[in-house]
Amino acid sequence: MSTEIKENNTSRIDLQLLKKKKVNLAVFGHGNVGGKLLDQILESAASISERKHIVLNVFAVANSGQLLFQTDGIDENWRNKLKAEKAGWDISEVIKFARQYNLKNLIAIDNTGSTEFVEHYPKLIEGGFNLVSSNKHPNTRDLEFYHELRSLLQRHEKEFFYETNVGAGLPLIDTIKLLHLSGENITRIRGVFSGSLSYIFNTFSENDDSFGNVLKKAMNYGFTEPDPREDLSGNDVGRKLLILARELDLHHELTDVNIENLIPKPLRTIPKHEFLEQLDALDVKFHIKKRNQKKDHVLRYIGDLHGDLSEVNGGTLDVKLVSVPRDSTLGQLSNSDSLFEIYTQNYAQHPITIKGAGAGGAVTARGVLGDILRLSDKL
Ligand SMILES: NC(=O)C1=CN([C@@H]2O[C@H](COP(=O)(O)OP(=O)(O)OC[C@H]3O[C@@H](n4cnc5c(N)ncnc54)[C@H](OP(=O)(O)O)[C@@H]3O)[C@@H](O)[C@H]2O)C=CC1
Ligand SMILES: N[C@@H](CC=O)C(=O)O
Repeated sequence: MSTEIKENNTSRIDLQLLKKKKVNLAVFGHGNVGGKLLDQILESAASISERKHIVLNVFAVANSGQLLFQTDGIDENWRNKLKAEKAGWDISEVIKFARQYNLKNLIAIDNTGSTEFVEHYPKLIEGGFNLVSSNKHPNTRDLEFYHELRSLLQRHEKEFFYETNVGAGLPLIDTIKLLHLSGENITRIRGVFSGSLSYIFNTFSENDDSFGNVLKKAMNYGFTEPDPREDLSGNDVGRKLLILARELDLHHELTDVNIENLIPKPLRTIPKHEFLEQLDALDVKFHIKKRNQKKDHVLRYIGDLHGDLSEVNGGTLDVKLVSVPRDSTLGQLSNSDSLFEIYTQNYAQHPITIKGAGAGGAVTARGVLGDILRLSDKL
């Protein structure tokens, strides 16, 4: 993957390589999303280089304990090489390495679900990095941090892309940004924002499997957050709703979101493994909810941003479980599909609708790769 200028035995320089742009990537987190992203980069590198004249060079990969540097880019054996690295690393090592090897066109990619990792963002920006993130935490901390991050990016002329924060690989944030930028008044955004909860309620509503079993399947498919209670508590949907609200320049905090938490209180703070041993409590609760619905109704967990969205402090943010007719738009959802209805002044009766897989490692990784390439075009 190197763009080094190699001379052949007649001392001719490869001009094709000279024409290409080398983009240097540091990838943080290689779990479900990050691991698939690295696979996709390795698989697509040659065709991206050919089609777009961009050479993606992953010079660093890290998890919470180890860090691997490969000046000329990782190869298929990166997992074993990373495992062999010493325990413990610091973000300043990555910045120093990039400086030492004079690496340009830097992008740090956050595929962690970590609140702590967000603390590194200012240092990375100051160290010359642009940012791409599937992690929703940087955009859902307090408003002061949100605005400071954006002014820091502006001061250092750096970019921050996070399309996968809402709707995984679906082109949602971009669409909202474009509508808002063009002056089209968005009056409401409503839908099923969570791929995992979509799968869970679509499946649970249609068959006799217990709620706990369906939840375990959603985890195995890689739809849930690392701790599925982040989904079941409504926090993940709450974050997505807040991210969209902030895209519309609304000044809300996570505490402003009215969230219906689906987890019984005693299961909310116990260790994850204990929670997973006590899913019977959820089985009973949701069996009763399913049975108590009107005929031909199904359960759906929705997000709804509505009210007066023209004032910075306006709008109501609701996250809740509802029972809807099976033949309605929401009732017809299947698999892990998310659905977003965007109502605007010109799409008042028939909203713009974006629908498709709302969770999963591969679709999310593809969205992250899309962000990397769009950002690369700007470098
Ligand atoms: N799954 C999905 O469908 C979607 C997920 N996302 C987001 O993608 C992100 C990743 O999710 P997913 O891949 O499922 O999570 P995983 O738990 O599978 O992977 C998380 C990775 O991040 C690493 N990590 C955690 N903390 C740190 C840290 N402080 N520094 C460096 N690395 C760290 C972990 O390393 P270690 O194992 O050492 O802890 C692991 O490699 C989350 O923010 C999630 O919300 C967004 C859209 C869709
Ligand atoms: N856990 C999330 C994954 C994507 O953000 C979801 O289920 O939607």
